[in-house]
Amino acid sequence: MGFGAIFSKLGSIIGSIIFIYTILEQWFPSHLRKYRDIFLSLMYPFIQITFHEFSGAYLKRSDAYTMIQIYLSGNTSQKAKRLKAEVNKDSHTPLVLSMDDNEEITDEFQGVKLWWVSKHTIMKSHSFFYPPTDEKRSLTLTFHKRYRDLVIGPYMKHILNEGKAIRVRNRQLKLYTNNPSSDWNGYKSRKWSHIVFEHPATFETLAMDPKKKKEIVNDLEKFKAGKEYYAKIGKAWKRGYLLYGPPGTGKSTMIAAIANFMNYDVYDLELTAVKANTDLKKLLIESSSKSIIVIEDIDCSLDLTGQRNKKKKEKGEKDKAEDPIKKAEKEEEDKDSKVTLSGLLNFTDGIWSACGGERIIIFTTNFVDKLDPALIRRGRMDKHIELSYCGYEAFKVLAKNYLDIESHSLFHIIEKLLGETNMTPADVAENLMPKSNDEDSESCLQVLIKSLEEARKKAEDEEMQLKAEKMENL
Ligand SMILES: Nc1ncnc2c1ncn2[C@@H]1O[C@H](COP(=O)(O)OP(=O)(O)OP(=O)(O)O)[C@@H](O)[C@H]1O
Ligand SMILES: [Mg+2]
Repeated sequence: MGFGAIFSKLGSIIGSIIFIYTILEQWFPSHLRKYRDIFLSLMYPFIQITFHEFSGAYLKRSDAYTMIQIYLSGNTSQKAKRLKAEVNKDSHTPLVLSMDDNEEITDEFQGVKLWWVSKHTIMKSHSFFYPPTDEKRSLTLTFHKRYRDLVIGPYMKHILNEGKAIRVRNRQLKLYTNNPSSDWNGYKSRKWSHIVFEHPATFETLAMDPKKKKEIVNDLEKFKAGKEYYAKIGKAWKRGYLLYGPPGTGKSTMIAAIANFMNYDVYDLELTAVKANTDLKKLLIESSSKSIIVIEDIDCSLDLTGQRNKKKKEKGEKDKAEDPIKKAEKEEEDKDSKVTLSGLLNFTDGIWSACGGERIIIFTTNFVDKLDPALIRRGRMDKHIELSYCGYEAFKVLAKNYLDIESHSLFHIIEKLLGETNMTPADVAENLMPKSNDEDSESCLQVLIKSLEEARKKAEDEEMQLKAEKMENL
């Protein structure tokens, strides 16, 4: 039996003595009471602090417990004799070792010895709503009362800082998606599901004008280091980005690059799976800080464009009112989607949006003009970033990524052609990609030139046809 366990046994024996003593106390003369205290503190000069795994009204996993567990996992492999091994997909180190249940280790801080014991109890529950058995885990720290201030102050701070640092070191980004609101009922049901986020995009590989890229990187860096600044100006620590531009210009790629650059998790919010505005709030609360909340193709996700679609709907509703089957369909439709523009505005900007902090909200769209101005006004979407057709600077980044070349005699032809026609970075990239081992960089550049010439010709033909049609109409 280890020291910590002996102390905790001793603690419970002393506890029993106190209990009996308290009962008998009334028959003791009062002048003897102070001897009792001296006697007890001589018998058991140790303090114990217990950290439970779950705490709070909503049985939320305790942050302190998590941090201590991570800290101890870092120390245990050298110190503990009985270890527990888990395969952790979310960590860089696939095998995570931690102290086994009811195991004990000794830690040392500034020359002071401390004992940690991990406890695991299984309780039987009589509640109808909870599972019949309930597991409880806790970590108990034992130390001499002489070191009370050192342990409660510097030692605890040291553990929390170390725990955080180990977590950042081992962290793998996660990509979350929301489960349909209709699946949220039931014990242990989750609002978000996740996988490990492994997109390789970075700002180095992102093809866009270097000046614009630098501006975005600076903005993100400023945001990351802005905790005090945001507190000072009295603003929630969050930032909104609107990414807009034609398909294939790198909006989704930029989100991945931002996630990798900031080391933030990504919450890909599928609005069509959210039933009501209140569910949006619940999703927000269940997302962590240091994260990016993404709503892709916001113009398609919801009827946010107001009047035009409403009128169309009203006409349909009249038809449906007469037909009982259609009436039921309409009721189902109404039930399915109750997220409104104001709900979304509240989500991005309301009082709840500040919970957690250090959060980026990104909307993407192909049609920026279709969006309600209220949704994208500054303050909600602080930075509007246009991703457009491939320019020469963006092409050079792609040539470096795909062909590993920084200059070539064909570059000036490509520069001229890119100025004369619109081609998305996705198309340029596809042309540059070697399709067999025989293709070298020159042949890939030739393929791109041919494709650009064809695109230019097509655009010219279309323009001619348009002109001809106009002339005919005159
Ligand atoms: N600016 C870019 N830099 C690097 N690669 C790009 C860029 N734009 C597009 N690509 C390439 O093209 C593919 C499609 O790009 P992406 O999915 O980011 O486009 P998108 O703007 O999100 O399109 P959509 O509007 O259809 O969602 C990516 O896999 C990427 O390889
Ligand atoms: Mg996209």
